[in-house]
Amino acid sequence: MVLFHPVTYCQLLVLKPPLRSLVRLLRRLSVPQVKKPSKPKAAGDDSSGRYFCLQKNPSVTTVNVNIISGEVTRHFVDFRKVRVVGGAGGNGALSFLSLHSNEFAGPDGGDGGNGGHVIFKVNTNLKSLNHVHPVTVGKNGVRGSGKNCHGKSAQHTYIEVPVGTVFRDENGKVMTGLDVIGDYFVAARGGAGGHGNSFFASAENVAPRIAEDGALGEDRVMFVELRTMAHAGLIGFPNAGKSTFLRAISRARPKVSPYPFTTLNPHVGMVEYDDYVQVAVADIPGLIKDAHKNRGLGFQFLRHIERCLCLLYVLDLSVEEPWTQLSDLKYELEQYSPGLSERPHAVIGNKIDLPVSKKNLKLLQEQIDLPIFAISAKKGINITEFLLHLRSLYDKFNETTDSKTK
Ligand SMILES: Nc1nc2c(ncn2[C@@H]2O[C@H](COP(=O)(O)OP(=O)(O)OP(=O)(O)O)[C@@H](O)[C@H]2O)c(=O)[nH]1
Ligand SMILES: [Mg+2]
Repeated sequence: MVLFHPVTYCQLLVLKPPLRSLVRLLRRLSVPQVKKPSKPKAAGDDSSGRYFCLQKNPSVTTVNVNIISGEVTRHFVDFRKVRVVGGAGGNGALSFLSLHSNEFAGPDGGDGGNGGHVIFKVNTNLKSLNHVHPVTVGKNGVRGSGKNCHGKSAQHTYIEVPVGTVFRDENGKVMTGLDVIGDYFVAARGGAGGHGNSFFASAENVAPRIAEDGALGEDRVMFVELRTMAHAGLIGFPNAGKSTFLRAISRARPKVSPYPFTTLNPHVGMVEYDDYVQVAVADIPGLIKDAHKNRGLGFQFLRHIERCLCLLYVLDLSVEEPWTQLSDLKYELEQYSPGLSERPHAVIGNKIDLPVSKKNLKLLQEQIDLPIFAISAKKGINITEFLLHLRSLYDKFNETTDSKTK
């Protein structure tokens, strides 16, 4: 005896509206609810309504959206995974000439043209890898045709990149770097064009029925990386006053604000001395504890520090125990690349104009052995003294590199 007739889901659908709501209820109970993807976390916003959408994947452009004006600013990309494919060669033609007076005039299939290479080339006007597409395919060669017409070879495809671009293979091994104007790198070669059947004609085989297909181009995946090159890099916690300092010593104009992570990209300023020597100083986005584990703005900027010849640690003297900043910064650099923190360096104690800073400076001098340049980037105190020291660091570096090359 059947006590219970289970009502199937399909049957319920055709039932009256009140029952449909019962079905919805049943479905809600049985089917796990799929959460809508949450919005990307905002790393901060300011009074102007700016909203930062910081993306951890360094290959994606960081985008700032101003909610009030609706402006979208694309910032520079310094790392890309790209696939480059050379163009395929054109196929050779299989053709036989037939003339009015000579029906079997012989093979006349032309060769195919070569495929184009994909070439990276330096352009000094560029500063980022924004425009580099994830996949670039070279142009194909034109196929050969009858009457011994050879196909046209394809033109090469050029991708322009800034000076200081480094290429790594899939295993992270450096393949090459483009550091000088005029440098180029053939990343993927185009395939050779195939021979037409006239190429194979010989005394033994006067009517060859073979023609080659064009070869495929090289297909490679590689990492393109931009490393800011500067003589000195400003390294410090957010809000230490790095950007204010760069503004004070050069014509660079990085944004200054009283909130952390104002600087999202490195800025390079040139310090000019009376004898026309120029020293490049890079303002590198603020580091925080565990930056090497991709915290804060992540370790992508530690890469830029690697390409700075000397390091300028900028400490905020207005916060308690400023020496912990120095040890934390050195620790982060060491974790990223052992020995990096020991590059020629100087310690700058900023915000000396604030009353609490003088007390902290004394404590800092007791804690660390290194000479400390107590400055105020905002008020312009002791800047000249520091610039003289920077020049001596630069000269020392030049002397050692000169003696090594001799
Ligand atoms: N009193 C005083 N304030 C300063 C000095 N230098 C910088 N500031 C202030 O400190 C705040 C942060 O300055 P920034 O130059 O943006 O700091 P930053 O190190 O570049 O910060 P991030 O870009 O976030 O890493 C701003 O409000 C500056 O006006 C200084 O010498 N004295
Ligand atoms: Mg800054």
